[in-house]
Amino acid sequence: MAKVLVSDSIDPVGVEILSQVAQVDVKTGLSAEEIIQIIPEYDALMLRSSTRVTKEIVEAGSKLQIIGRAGVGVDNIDVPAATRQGIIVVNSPEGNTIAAAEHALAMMLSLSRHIPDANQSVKANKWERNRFIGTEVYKKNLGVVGLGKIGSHVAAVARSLGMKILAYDPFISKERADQLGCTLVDLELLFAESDFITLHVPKTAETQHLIGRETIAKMKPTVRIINCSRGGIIDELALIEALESGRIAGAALDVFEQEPLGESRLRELSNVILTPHLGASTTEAQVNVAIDVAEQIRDVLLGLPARSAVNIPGLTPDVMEKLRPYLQLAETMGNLVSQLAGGRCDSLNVRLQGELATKDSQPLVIAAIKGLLSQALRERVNYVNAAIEAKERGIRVIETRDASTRDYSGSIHLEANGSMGTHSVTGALLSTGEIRITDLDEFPINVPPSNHMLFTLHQDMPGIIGKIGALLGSFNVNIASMQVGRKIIRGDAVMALSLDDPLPEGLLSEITKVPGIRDAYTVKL
Ligand SMILES: NC(=O)C1=CN([C@@H]2O[C@H](COP(=O)(O)OP(=O)(O)OC[C@H]3O[C@@H](n4cnc5c(N)ncnc54)[C@H](O)[C@@H]3O)[C@@H](O)[C@H]2O)C=CC1
Ligand SMILES: O=C(O)C(=O)COP(=O)(O)O
Repeated sequence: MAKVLVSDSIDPVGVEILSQVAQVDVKTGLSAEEIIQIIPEYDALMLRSSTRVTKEIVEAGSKLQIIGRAGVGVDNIDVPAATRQGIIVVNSPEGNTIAAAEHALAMMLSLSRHIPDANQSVKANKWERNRFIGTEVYKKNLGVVGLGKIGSHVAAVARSLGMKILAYDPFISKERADQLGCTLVDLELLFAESDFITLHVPKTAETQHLIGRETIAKMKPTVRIINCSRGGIIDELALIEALESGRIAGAALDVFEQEPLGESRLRELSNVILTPHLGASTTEAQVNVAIDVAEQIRDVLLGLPARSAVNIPGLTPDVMEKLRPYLQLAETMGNLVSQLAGGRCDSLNVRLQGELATKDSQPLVIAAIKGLLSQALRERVNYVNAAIEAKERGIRVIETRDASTRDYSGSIHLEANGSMGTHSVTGALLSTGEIRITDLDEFPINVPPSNHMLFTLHQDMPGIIGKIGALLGSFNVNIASMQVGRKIIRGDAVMALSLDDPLPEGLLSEITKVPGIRDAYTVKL
């Protein structure tokens, strides 16, 4: 039975789902060393933001198939290391959107009305009505940095509070911003005009210290900053200085450069509200993310695709349904062309034809690469690491799409250049779903792939087919099917034979000695 390690606390519903297919061990609070010790036993790892999945943990996880983040941000996982090792990383892109957005809004209103301090004051038997004069958010400018799922929901609610929304997100169109009732602006303007600024971007090299000394200098002295996205997007030291000097009015932070927050001057500041990374901590969100991620882990352990993988192309069920039969075709063609071209391929041209000439068909390119590398890497190559393995081996992959078709609604043409020269194959599917090799080195043929195959390039002349048949017969090799393809009479031709038995040692060189045979290849599919 498969084993799953759950290393952060998740809703029990997640454990229930995982238990359908695996032994589940919930062990929270482990150190990196402890995880490295036990991870080799596990097929899957499920976590939230407390576990840091380092390269060392990934590399120790020799059986790991999937790492599931029960939440959005995967910045605590070394995704490139997982990808290199062929481990799928999944998250729950929407399960905690509302929770995080509501937390940011709660932070904004708490800041503007001094709720936490006022609460403390009353509990300390005081009645300080004059100390806690607030500001209204009505008609104020809210700067939303990152207009994705959480940012959009924050914007929608804030608009209903009567706020004007200035949004910055270089990946969002003006049309989308208009739809959301937001004014898309550049960062300079957002910093200069906002009364409140709320951050909803992922942590990347570009967003690291997006708010720092220089950017704070551009803000209004009355600005209040809310960060419920990731620690490190704000330079904490610069923020502390600005708060201490009164350069800005306040800040509300749910996330920190170091978590848990260690010793920090932030704790001493009165114009700051701090929460311990609670954005996703609602009952509803925790149920959502636990179900979402546990189901994906369960599916992957059962050999099914994951719906929210961050390191393989995302596919809607509709697209997946259409592509599924073609994935095997692409992989078989990749495997075939790699054996014809020989080892050390330096380029692979993938042409997706007919109904496959759409942008959704990217997984077929990955499948073709997986097939190409399968001879060299065997089960080490999968859909996750195929592209990166090809890149690291210096294989240039060129994709083209051609919507025109000849005989089949969709076909895949591959051309590879390797140590045995440049070779090409085309494959298509019959209406029954069976694979046909329809083209070999530009010669038309029509053969099903089989375990043992023999291909020849020869001169089209009387008697040559009989000679090959006789030679195979003399070595007791049974021919299952045979096809000849040629472009012109008595010109060059190819022969494709499906064999019931592997070619015995030495037979291939005998075949190449037959007069008229220019080249011969054996292939195992
Ligand atoms: N505090 C908490 O407990 C939680 C925090 N989060 C964090 O909130 C953040 C946002 O999450 P979602 O809205 O779900 O993600 P999302 O992917 O839907 O939205 C992120 C947006 O940021 C934009 N973006 C990327 N780089 C940018 C840049 N350099 N400048 C401006 N915009 C940029 C993207 O175009 C996208 O629209 C993530 O960092 C996530 O980890 C999410 C859930 C809970
Ligand atoms: O989903 C996210 O990105 C979060 O930050 C939530 O973190 P958590 O799962 O509550 O540790």
